[in-house]
Formats: sequence, structure tokens, C-alpha cells
Amino acid sequence: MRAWGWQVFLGHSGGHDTDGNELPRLVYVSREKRPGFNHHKKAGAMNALVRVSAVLTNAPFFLNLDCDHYINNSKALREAMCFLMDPIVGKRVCYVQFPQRFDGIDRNDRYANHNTVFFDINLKGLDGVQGPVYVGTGCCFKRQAIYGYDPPPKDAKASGGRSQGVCPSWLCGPRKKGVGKAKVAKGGKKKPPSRSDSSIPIFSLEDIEEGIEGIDEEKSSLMSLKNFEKRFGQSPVFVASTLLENGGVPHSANPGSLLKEAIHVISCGYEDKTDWGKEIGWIYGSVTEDILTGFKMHCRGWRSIYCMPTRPAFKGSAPINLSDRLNQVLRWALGSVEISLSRHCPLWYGYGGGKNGGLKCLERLAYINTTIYPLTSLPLLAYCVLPAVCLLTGKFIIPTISNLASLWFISLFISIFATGILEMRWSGVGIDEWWRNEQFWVIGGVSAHLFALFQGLLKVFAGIDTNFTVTSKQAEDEDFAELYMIKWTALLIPPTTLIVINMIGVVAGISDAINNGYQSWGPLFGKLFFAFWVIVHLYPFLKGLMGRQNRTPTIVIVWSILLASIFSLLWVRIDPFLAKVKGPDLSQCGINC
Ligand SMILES: O=c1ccn([C@@H]2O[C@H](COP(=O)(O)OP(=O)(O)O[C@H]3O[C@H](CO)[C@@H](O)[C@H](O)[C@H]3O)[C@@H](O)[C@H]2O)c(=O)[nH]1
Ligand SMILES: [Mn+2]
Repeated sequence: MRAWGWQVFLGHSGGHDTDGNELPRLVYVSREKRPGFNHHKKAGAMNALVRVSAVLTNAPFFLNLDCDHYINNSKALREAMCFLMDPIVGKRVCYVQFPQRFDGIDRNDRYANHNTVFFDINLKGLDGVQGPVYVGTGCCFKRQAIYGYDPPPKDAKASGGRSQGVCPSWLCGPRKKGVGKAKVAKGGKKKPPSRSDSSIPIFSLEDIEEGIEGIDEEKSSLMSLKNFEKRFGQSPVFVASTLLENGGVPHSANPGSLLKEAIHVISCGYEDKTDWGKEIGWIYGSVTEDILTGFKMHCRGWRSIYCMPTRPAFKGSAPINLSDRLNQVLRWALGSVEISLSRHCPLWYGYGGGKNGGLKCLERLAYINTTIYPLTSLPLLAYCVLPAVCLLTGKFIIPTISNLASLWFISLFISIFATGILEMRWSGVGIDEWWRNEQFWVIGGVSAHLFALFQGLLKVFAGIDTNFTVTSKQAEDEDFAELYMIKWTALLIPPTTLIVINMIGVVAGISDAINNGYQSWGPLFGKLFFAFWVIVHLYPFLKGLMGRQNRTPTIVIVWSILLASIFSLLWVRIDPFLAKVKGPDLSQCGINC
């Protein structure tokens, strides 16, 4: 394996279609990686690709797919273009996100790999606010949005424009309210900048140094090459390309020099002292770079679009065995914790989006939810432990509450229930999918989310890093051999413990009630209900732990032992030959006979 290196294959140029247009070429890029340079994993790879494609073709839109995803619908790209090039909404659209769909998942989707609640309910709902979050794959971008430019102002007339050019915030000064207003007023007098005009030539180095005509004369002093280099890095060809809203490369450019420049922009030191990964491109600093990248665009006032063609646009593979799935969820949750503990936390980042409206309130709420959710693992853990504690100690967790409080409780319960029903009806998500999602929420919550919380705290406050390993994918041949694979990981400990203590609790509770006679059965049912609730949620986990059932029917054995012990206890109790006085001594249970 090579530790570092780059290769660019331009392929054979000169292929033409029947109309004489040059045929598309496939270019394989692998960037330079060198010890001492942080390559920033996927985010770094995407940024290198963005730059190299800007030099080679500079298309105004591009598609991003993971290495484990493929195109499943040939018309998908056209659908995305309909949104991105729409004369009205298109100008403010930063990306079109498609749902992730998967192949090769077990029929019962034991670990909720399809994630339909997230894709068909959450993201679809967000489309009605400011658009779905970016989920890392199956997404068509507007190049200008990736470059950190702001969307054109909402009211095109106010700035006097026909096709309004996007204005980079770093050129137009700080996005303070006053400055924004001044600019709008000024725009009323003057022709606005428009880079959609194809007559504007690509800017040469000199042009940039002198300030670019037609962008903003007053600010031209700011637009020295230095400013561009500080932001985009030291490639004049690349810098010039960022100003072409409609893309394209100059005809005059000779392939040899472009190739040289392509190599330059994927060298490992290129991003040093630039805004790459900080303000532009894929944003670094979280293992879920996708959420952060989309978040920054929404903060600038862009909107995104959710596109769900009937035939899935793209499909991918997902980890189907328990350990890999938990590790995947762990990584996502870790990424969220990292964002929550950074300057980018949606609780405090991105206020004052200025003239473009910035992040909408509800969209912010959604981002808060997508980043701080690992915190819910703490109460969840408590709720899963308490039923067992109750059964083992004989105390009851539900306090007797006042009428008012129970009214609140009931109305909360009803509204949650109603939301669930409506969501399912509107999204077409079945009750079975919804239920699996609930189950996996608890399983992931008491394992992956919990670990992520602590790993995240360690990483942010103590600098102890954890690895990003590419999620394993199922083997395609055997009939879900992977599903039954168990790789040892500490993630398995908390859910296993919870299952065991709740089961012991059930046994202990029942045997206790048997010993104590009929009056203790009433409260027992309440306690058993909560313990069963925990067990049914963790049930897929238990099944996963047990491995392949037709080979090792361990689960059957466990259940048998459990049921057997209950029944044997029962039998002991009602045994007609057992004299009542010789039963378990009642003095121990505190019942005074
Ligand atoms: O060092 C790396 C690691 C990953 N990748 C890419 O990142 C993708 C996602 O990694 P994968 O192991 O497949 O993780 P998943 O959990 O399946 O990915 C989901 O979650 C990631 C965020 O954690 C998103 O980036 C992905 O788009 C999303 O599909 C891979 O397909 C690769 O294309 C790299 O380019 N370099
Ligand atoms: Mn993947």
C-alpha cells in the first residue's frame, strides 16, 4: 500500500459525439497524503475533488456519492437540475439531497438500517422549513454554495438586479445589518454584479490584482489576489474559476498547464493557511462532516431541497451485523457531540444571517436536535435501569401524581401518539418500520450514543482521538452470514447488562409475588410492564447476541430457562402436597400473619 501519492488520468481527449461535442471523460484522482499533514479523511478528499474538478471542467453543479453507493435511476440527475436551475427557487438552492436507500439488508431489517423514519419523515418534513440536512451522499451541489458565497438576496428588485450574481460575504464585508442595508441601497442605483453573463471573461491574474470590474467597484481594493489566496489557496487558475457562476474553463487554456494546476490543487499542503475546511468546502472538525457542511450553508441563508423520486435515485450498502451497525451509529453520534461542543453548535452559531435571512428558527431547532441527541442516552439509560431496580427492590418508580400533573402527562402522551400516527400516514412509513426504529433508538441510545457522549467529551476536552474506520459492508454471497456475526466490542456491554438485569428482575418479581400471595400481584403488573417494555425494545439486540438461530438456538434455551424457572416456582407454590405452614417463611417478606 502506498502511503501517499497522486495520479491524474486525463484519459484520451478528442472523443466526440455525432454532434461534434466532446464526450465526457472519466478522471480518477487520488490526492497526495503525507505524514505531518492532516488529510481530513472524507472532507479532505471532497475538497480536493472540488478543486481539481474546478480546474478541469468547472461544472456549476456536481453530484457527491459515497464509494458504497451507486446510481439507480438514470433520471435522478435531471430531477436535481430542475430544482437547481429553476428560475425562481433555483437561485437560492445550495443542494438537492436524495434519500439514502440500501441493498442487501435482511428482510426484517433487524437493526433499522433502512432508517426510513429519518429519511421519509424527518428529512421530508425539513423540506418544508429550509430544506433537509446534508447526509453525505446522494446529493447534488451548487458549486458556488460550496465556495462559501451567499445566496442572492431574496428580493431581487431591492438590489436592482436581473440575474443576480452571488456575492461572497468575505468580499462584501462583514454581514452586519447596517452594511447589508447600505449595500442594498447602493445596488438600487447601480447595475448589480452579474457573473451569470457569459460575456464576462475568465479573470486573469492581473485582473484580480487590479480588482474585478463589475463586481463591486468600491470594494475592489479588498479584492487583491492576496484576499483570494487567503481564502482559496495559491492557484490563480482555481481562484479565477471560483468567480464563474456558470462554470466552464477558458477555451484558451491548454491541457498541459491545466493538468499541472490540477496536480497543484491536490497537493497536501495546498490548504495551509486557507479557508478550506473552515469556511469553504467540506468543513473539518467533526467525523460527521456532512451535517456541518450543510449547516454552514443554511446559516448563510441558502435553502436545500429534498428530492424523492419513486424509483430510488441512488442505492448503497449498509452494515447489517450488530457490532458494525452499532459502530456506525457510534460514529454518527460522536460527530454530533463534536459539533455540539464546538463553535459550530447550532445553539449559539449562525445568528444574524443578515440580508439573506440566515438560519430559520425551526431549521435551527432541527439542527439542535441532530447534534445534541446523544445526550438523550443518559435519561434513556435511567429509564431502562429503573424497572429492574423496582422489581429487585420492591419499590415502585411511578409516584402518585396530582390531577393536574396527570392531565399534563396524558395530553403529552396523546400528542406524541397523534404525531406518530400523522407522521406515519403522511410519510407512508409502516408501523413495523416505525417500531423497529423505536427499538433501535433504544439499543443505540444505551450503547452507541452513550459511548459517543464520553468519547466526544474525551476528544474535545482531553484531545484523545478515536478512529474513523470505513463502515464494514455485508458480504454479498452468503445468505446474511454477516447478520449473525458478532465482533466483540464494549458497545455490547450496556444493552446486555440491561437485558439481563431486567430479566432477573422479572423472575425475581414474579417469584416474590408468588411467595407473597395474591395481594402483591396488582403492583407487580405495573412493574412488570415497564420491565417488559425495556426487554421488547432491546429484543433485536438479544437476538443479535444469540447468533444464528438455526445453528445455535441459544435464544430458545434462554427463554426456556426463564420460563422454566417461573413455572417451577409456580409449581412449588401450588403444589398440593406442600403443607402451607412449610412454605417459604413469610416473616422474611415482612408480612405479619
Ligand atoms: O477516510 C475516509 C473515510 C470515508 N470516506 C468516504 O466516506 C464514505 C462514508 O463512509 P462509510 O464508511 O460508508 O460510512 P457510512 O456510515 O455508511 O456513511 C454515512 O455517514 C457518513 C458520516 O459519518 C457520511 O459521510 C456518509 O455519506 C454517510 O453515508 C465512504 O463511502 C467513502 O466514500 C473517505 O473518502 N475517506
Ligand atoms: Mn456507507
